[in-house]
Amino acid sequence: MAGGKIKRSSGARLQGGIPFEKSKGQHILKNPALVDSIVDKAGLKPTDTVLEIGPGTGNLTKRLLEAGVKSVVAIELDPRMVLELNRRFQGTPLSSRLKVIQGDVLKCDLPYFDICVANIPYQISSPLTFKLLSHRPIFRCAVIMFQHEFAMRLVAKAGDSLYCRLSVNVQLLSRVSHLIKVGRNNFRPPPKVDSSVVRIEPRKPLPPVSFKEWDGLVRLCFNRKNKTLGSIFKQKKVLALLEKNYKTMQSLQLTSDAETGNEKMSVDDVALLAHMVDELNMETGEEKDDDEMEMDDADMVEEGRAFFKEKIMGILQQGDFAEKRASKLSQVDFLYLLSLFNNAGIHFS
Ligand SMILES: C[S@@+](CC[C@H](N)C(=O)[O-])C[C@H]1O[C@@H](n2cnc3c(N)ncnc32)[C@H](O)[C@@H]1O
Repeated sequence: MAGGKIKRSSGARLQGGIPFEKSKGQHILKNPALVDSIVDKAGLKPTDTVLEIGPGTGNLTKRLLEAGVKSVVAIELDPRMVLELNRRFQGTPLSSRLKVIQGDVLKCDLPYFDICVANIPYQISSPLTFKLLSHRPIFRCAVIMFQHEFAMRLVAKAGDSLYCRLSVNVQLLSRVSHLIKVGRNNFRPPPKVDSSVVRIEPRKPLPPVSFKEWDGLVRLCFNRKNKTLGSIFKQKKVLALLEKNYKTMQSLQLTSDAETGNEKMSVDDVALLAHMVDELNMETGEEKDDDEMEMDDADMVEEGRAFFKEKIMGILQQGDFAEKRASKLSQVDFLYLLSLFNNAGIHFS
């Protein structure tokens, strides 16, 4: 879970008197009943290799091992926590099934795992989520504690106020469900925000869509999520970008995968997710408001441009999208819209 805004508390110290570090999001789970219910909800199997991110002093780690899983691989950034963990488990029967890796989970290669169970530092929520979703082989599920608002963005559906690009992208790749709302007093030291435990189950197989294309479309639509698509796609900047992509495709005489029915999400495509996370990380759902004016026909000096604009508007009307807004479009709507564009040779990447 995240730490961002708490101050060091004089009561929040490791065994050796070392203070917890807010920059590392160190908030230890202190309620054993909550730890038990997180482990219960994970639905662990005896054959499972569990990935734990940020084990801290090992309160969750211990329960995971006691649940009888095959092994727990725990990745912890702070060497002081690694020492604390080793001290706690050394010489116990649990230690043979525990492997601790010291390092930054965002920078290291993830080991094989069946399931991820973690109470993470909030500041890595977005990059970690996409790192997990781009990991191969695909794992069974992840049960993760996030900051409550981030969790609500993950599970938000079309029409919800927190529905945003993060919701759409994560839900394209996985099924996300809210499991438990967790009050701040379950942690030592307590953070300033509430938390939520969420289950993320990667979709198998992944939807047959190019993620680059998908994100290109979704990004455009959510830039101004409460504007109609008709108005978004009339913007000069947007039309110019799409026309450029269109011409490039035409001049290269490329046949789009969509047209041949071969459009699908590749491993490379999904790996791109890991690189787009910063933009999503602090997404607030607020609309950008530049002064871009809509392109009206008078501005269309070239006949070709007017034709292109009509082509785009025709596609929107074909799917009855012109008057709709991104904030109200479901996954299926976005997939349909993307297929309409791609089939007409319009690309977003
Ligand atoms: C919220 S605490 C959770 C501790 C423990 N899992 C618990 O629930 O009591 C987050 C832990 O993640 C560690 N951490 C922070 N950033 C990390 C990173 N980038 N990679 C791995 N661990 C990290 C912190 O040092 C801390 O131990």
